[in-house]
Amino acid sequence: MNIRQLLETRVEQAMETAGAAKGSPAVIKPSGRPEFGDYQANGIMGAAKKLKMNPRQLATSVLEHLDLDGIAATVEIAGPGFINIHLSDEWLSTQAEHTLKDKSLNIESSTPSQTIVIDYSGPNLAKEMHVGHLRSTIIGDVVTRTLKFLGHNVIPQNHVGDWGTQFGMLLAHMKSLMDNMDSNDELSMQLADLESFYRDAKNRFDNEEGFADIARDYVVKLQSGDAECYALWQQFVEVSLSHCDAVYERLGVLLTRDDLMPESAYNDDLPQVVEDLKQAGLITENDGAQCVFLEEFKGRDDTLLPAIVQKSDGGYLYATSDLAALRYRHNTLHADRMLYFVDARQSTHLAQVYAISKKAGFVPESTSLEHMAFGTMMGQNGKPFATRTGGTVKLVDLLEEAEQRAFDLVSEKNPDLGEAARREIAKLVGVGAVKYADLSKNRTSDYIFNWETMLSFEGNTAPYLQYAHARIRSIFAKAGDVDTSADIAIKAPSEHQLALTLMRFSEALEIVEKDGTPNTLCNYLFELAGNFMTFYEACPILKDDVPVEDRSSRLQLAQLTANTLKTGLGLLGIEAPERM
Ligand SMILES: NC(=[NH2+])NCCC[C@H](N)C(=O)O
Repeated sequence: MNIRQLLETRVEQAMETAGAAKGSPAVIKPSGRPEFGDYQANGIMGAAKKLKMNPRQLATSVLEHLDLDGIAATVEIAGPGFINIHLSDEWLSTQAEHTLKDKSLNIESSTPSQTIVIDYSGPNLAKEMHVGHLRSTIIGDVVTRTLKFLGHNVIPQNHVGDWGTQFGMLLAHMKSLMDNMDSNDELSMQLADLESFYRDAKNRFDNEEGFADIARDYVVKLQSGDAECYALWQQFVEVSLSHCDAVYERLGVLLTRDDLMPESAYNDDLPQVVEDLKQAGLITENDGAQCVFLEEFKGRDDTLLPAIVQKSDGGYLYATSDLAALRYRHNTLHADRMLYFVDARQSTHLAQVYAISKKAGFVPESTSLEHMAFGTMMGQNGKPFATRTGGTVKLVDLLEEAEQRAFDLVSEKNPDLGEAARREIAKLVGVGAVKYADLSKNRTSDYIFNWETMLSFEGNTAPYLQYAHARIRSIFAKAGDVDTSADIAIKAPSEHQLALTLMRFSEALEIVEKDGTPNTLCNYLFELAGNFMTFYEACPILKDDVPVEDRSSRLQLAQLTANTLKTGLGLLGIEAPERM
């Protein structure tokens, strides 16, 4: 049980004994200011209202029954009926000691352990991976790592777009190039830059006489399983996937080929999906297309918004594969929760497929379907992030630049380190900075990409946290022999605050688990690093005049801080170098 949960249990017991309705929530929150204690219970007012009782009177009665012996130093009533709880130094010391010794960081596995499908990354293979997929990939990665860490059975699903009409155009272009080539190398060269390959194909599609017909013919052939066409498609997809692999590797995310569950995988199931929707009475034909109209989806003019599942030419759509995927994730993967890390602009699409899948009984009511939406990454000009000419920024180039900038920075800070070591550190700092800049923002809002702030050693950035960690490690490098079984004895307010924050790691993870918000973890780590800096200033460790017990105790707190920072950064998919 973390501290919040422990206080919640105790306060709720007391509330019940004091006469509050069973199940009245204690609403335990960390206090905003130290003078209000470490935590406050805000639930008394609500419970009193239900009882038609004076809240301060109820609070007084709750205090009489509240058993926090040995846990809290003082507990008091404040304002209209808040209860402020000041934890005792001794108790915090013991908690911190346990946490260090059992290496748990005070984290317990969540109960019950759930099966959680996480749909993230999902690039379209027809094109180069772009920044929108960066967001999905890294945010999804953090939530995957965190849920695994908390003991859930996590099943990543990389729903890549490898199917659809664009492939007709690409394959037609590819085939005609191959027919005019002497070797396969030339083709590989063309495919090395998927962005321009796509542009060339599109150009021919729009302008070249007869090309569009060939392209359409390829779509039909592909969908009917024509062997030659299929082989061509496979070759294209393989090249595109290897580009993704390179990006994943560079980003240091967990995704592998095993997590691929592309749109094409659902192809054979699509006719059945439409058939089952018909059986469920959900299909309406509209202009020859098979559509589902649901009451809750209305357009601007109040007309119902269709979800099209089959076009008039018989082709299936994005929504159809998503419905098939939902069913698969329930029937075969047995998901309790399905989390979709997908651009906010697809929220209507997802809301529609969620609603349809429940109405059609593809997924039971009890399965939680959650769109973890994210906003757009913007350039300095306030428009969606792009190259100067308005093109897509290749992720590989972006990461390359990050590394170079980090290298300059590390060299400036640490000129004595050998070049190889600086390169190594720059890699971790560069990619860490790009990831952290994104992860630390509230995922639902748009944000502006800015090299200077993300690579700064001050403020809520990856380099700051990595540096804080390296700095603690350097204390240990200088400290010599350390008594790893020493007692922790909290005395100073800054020690109290640091220990308290250390014990609150699991509270931050609890929120990531529920809401899929990596920024909660970022903010927590930032606060922790800040608390450490304050502590280190007020409570020196290595100075000569520090008594031995104080030195040992403080080293233990430093150790716990380093462990927590490293683990936290690890959950963010960011490495913490030993020195910087
Ligand atoms: N199940 C899903 N629809 N996942 C999201 C896939 C993202 C899609 N390929 C895109 O680039 O927009």
